[in-house]
Amino acid sequence: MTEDPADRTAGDAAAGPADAVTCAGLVHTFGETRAVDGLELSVRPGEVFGLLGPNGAGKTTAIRCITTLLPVPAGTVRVFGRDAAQERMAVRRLLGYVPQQLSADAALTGRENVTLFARVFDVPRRERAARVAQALAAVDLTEAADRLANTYSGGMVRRLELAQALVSAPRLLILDEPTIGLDPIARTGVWDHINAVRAATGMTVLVTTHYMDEADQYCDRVGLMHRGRIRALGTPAELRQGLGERRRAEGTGGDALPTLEDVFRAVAGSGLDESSGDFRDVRSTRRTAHRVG
Ligand SMILES: Nc1ncnc2c1ncn2[C@@H]1O[C@H](COP(=O)(O)OP(=O)(O)OP(=O)(O)O)[C@@H](O)[C@H]1O
Repeated sequence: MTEDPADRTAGDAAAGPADAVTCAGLVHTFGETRAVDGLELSVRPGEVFGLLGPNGAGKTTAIRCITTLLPVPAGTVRVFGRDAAQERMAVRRLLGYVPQQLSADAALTGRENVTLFARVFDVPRRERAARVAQALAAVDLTEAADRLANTYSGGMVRRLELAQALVSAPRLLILDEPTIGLDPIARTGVWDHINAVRAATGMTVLVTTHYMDEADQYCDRVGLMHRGRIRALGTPAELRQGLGERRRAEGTGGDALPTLEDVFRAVAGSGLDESSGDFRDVRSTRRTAHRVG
């Protein structure tokens, strides 16, 4: 990990149209704020890719460009080779998206919520009931399917949102902070269900998270994002070992293997504290508390 991260990500982004997601030179600004600033990103088919970073790094903005919910003012975004700016509907049909904000209706049952998504995503009418039941079963909500969502726990709401995203059988599942605000058992439950569906279908997963331990455990590769760009990329083990080797060479590290958070701090340097950011995400935790309340 001693090479310039920008070179490395640029090289990977050039990997080709077979990628599940390719962002090349993606820029998105809000007024003076360059939320995404020349993002180079390549997600390979079938992998779980974690986009990590502190508040304001640009993760949600990048994801919203990939899902076509925000325009792509500069650069290109492709999903399985389809251009997000030119072929929005084709891209939307390929993906399932679980946003940070609540996407389930508390006044409907679990089954009604998932059925609504099945209709929106044009699941054929005669397959709909079976596909809804299958999606609910995949996240272990069969028994609770006919209860109102406002009786669900936070973990169940998250699993319901997962079922909503899965009912269209997407090739790419995008999750924005899927486990924020959940207790450790509920977090594990959400990941177990994501992994089970992925193993059964081979779908690609792109996830943002503040939880470095989760990224370490569940992501095949991670991109550490800071100020609108990927600053380091690799498997969690590669990133940790790379920093460990650098520290040993410099004589600055002890024997302990660095954590992913250590890697991030090494990559982002002093700019991390100055820009807001820590990984303990107060704002997002509050947002989630509102979501399920
Ligand atoms: N709709 C908006 N209007 C103005 N500025 C915005 C808007 N959305 C995001 N920003 C700004 O763009 C930058 C990137 O925000 P973004 O939400 O993409 O970051 P993030 O990495 O997802 O952070 P968080 O973890 O807090 O969600 C921040 O400075 C944010 O304040």
